[in-house]
Amino acid sequence: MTEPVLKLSGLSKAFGALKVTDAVDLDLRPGEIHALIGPNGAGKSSLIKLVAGELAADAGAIHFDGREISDLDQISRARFGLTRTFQVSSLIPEFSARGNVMFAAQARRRSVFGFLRQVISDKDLVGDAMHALDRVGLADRAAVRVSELSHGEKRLLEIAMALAMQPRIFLMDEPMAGLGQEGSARLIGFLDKLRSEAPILLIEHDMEAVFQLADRISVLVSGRIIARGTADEIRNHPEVRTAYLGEDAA
Ligand SMILES: Nc1ncnc2c1ncn2[C@@H]1O[C@H](COP(=O)(O)OP(=O)(O)OP(=O)(O)O)[C@@H](O)[C@H]1O
Repeated sequence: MTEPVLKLSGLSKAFGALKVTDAVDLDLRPGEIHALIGPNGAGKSSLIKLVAGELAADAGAIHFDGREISDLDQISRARFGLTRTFQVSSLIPEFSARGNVMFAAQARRRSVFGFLRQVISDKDLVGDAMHALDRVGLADRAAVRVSELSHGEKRLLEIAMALAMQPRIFLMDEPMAGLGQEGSARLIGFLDKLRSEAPILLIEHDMEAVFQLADRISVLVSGRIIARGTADEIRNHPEVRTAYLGEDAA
């Protein structure tokens, strides 16, 4: 079997008495979309923050490309290509869409080229930014200020910024939220192709999107993985149906 790019082993985190991540084992293989689903407050976002290095784990290990990265900070992890999708809250509203993506492209070039950073030209960054905007269908909105973009466009801009970072894996926290039916359908098509470039760990409440996209689904309830399988396996899993899908399993 192909070696996973990302591997979490016995990962645990508590806020006081609340165990948000309880001995979680999870991996992400090349080319796959692994969805993480679960009810509100199950600990999905916390798990992504642990992987990105925004939160420090209490116990367990994170391996990325076979190397243990548990003790690395967020910036060092980003340098290895492990970064989570930007969030609307981290966009710079006064900058244009292109300006925001240039910012992400610059961060990537700096981390890759290190001491050559002074020779990174605006032309390179504009090229990188326009390419990423074009891929998410925002090229004609490049010069528009973020504050004037619709919510759906801001969500696509987050993805463009992630693309400009050229990560080795994508960590996505509810990318479909607020996109509307047409926007979601377009993003589903895009993510479906994106997985061949870099695998995606996907948190998503839109179950239609999850069942359509995910190669594997892990179900998190109260910080614990209670089930893992393909879309069909999860759809028909009795414990999942009661605990999460809100159905009577009987
Ligand atoms: N910094 C923090 N300090 C204390 N408690 C926190 C902190 N961050 C999250 N929590 C709590 O941890 C639990 C898990 O939160 P988390 O955001 O990871 O869940 P989630 O599954 O992503 O939820 P949602 O689907 O609603 O986004 C929640 O009860 C939340 O209130």
